[in-house]
Amino acid sequence: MPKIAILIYSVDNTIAKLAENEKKGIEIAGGEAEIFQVPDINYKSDLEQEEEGGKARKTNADFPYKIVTRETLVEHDYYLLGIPTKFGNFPAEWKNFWDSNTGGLWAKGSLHGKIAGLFVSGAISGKGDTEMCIMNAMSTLVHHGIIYIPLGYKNAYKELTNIDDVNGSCAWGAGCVSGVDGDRPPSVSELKVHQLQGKTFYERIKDL
Ligand SMILES: Cc1cc2nc3c(=O)[nH]c(=O)nc-3n(C[C@H](O)[C@H](O)[C@H](O)COP(=O)(O)O)c2cc1C
Repeated sequence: MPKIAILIYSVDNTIAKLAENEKKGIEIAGGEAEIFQVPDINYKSDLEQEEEGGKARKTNADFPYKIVTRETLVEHDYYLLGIPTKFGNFPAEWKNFWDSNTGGLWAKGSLHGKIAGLFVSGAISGKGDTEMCIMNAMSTLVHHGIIYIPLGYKNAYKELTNIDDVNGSCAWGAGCVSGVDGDRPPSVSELKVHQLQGKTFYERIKDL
């Protein structure tokens, strides 16, 4: 059975919730996946500095997932990357992980031909930030020769074309709008699209 690693970074829990639903979708389709988290970078956010005693920033220790290492990347052939958008790009923690762990893998072509899909979250909807985030993240995948599988419209057409409710998903990958304070929980429709992405991804790779 293909080994799928769901690689995430989450502070306010949105991406972690979405990852659990991607995993559920894979399992519904008969597959298996494990969630790993990208290591923290030890810094205080500007919000924490401004609001000492305010909302505590979550760290890796607040989540039950193993930390992703270069061995995780080598041992798995399939990845789903869950990325919280920062200024239309992936956060420093993601960049730090790839930059400090994968130069040697890049030089040897160790990840060439592996396959990945992406899912995202962002505070606001309809500004293109999360799509930009996926496109920017793809530069890293392309340099490693990792093949990208989009969500597309086929299996999530109903949810992606519904304009009665906010849904952060798009053809590039399932998504979620978490609100400017990060406290909007994923909607039923958004969670459904994450499950559909997990299912669609697994069905695409299972016979490769
Ligand atoms: C410094 C910073 C920059 C951000 N930039 C964006 C952005 O460009 N677009 C957006 O929609 N959300 C942006 N956000 C919001 C996060 O993407 C959003 O809160 C995300 O859902 C957090 O995921 P998490 O709950 O898993 O930590 C930003 C948040 C921070 C702290």
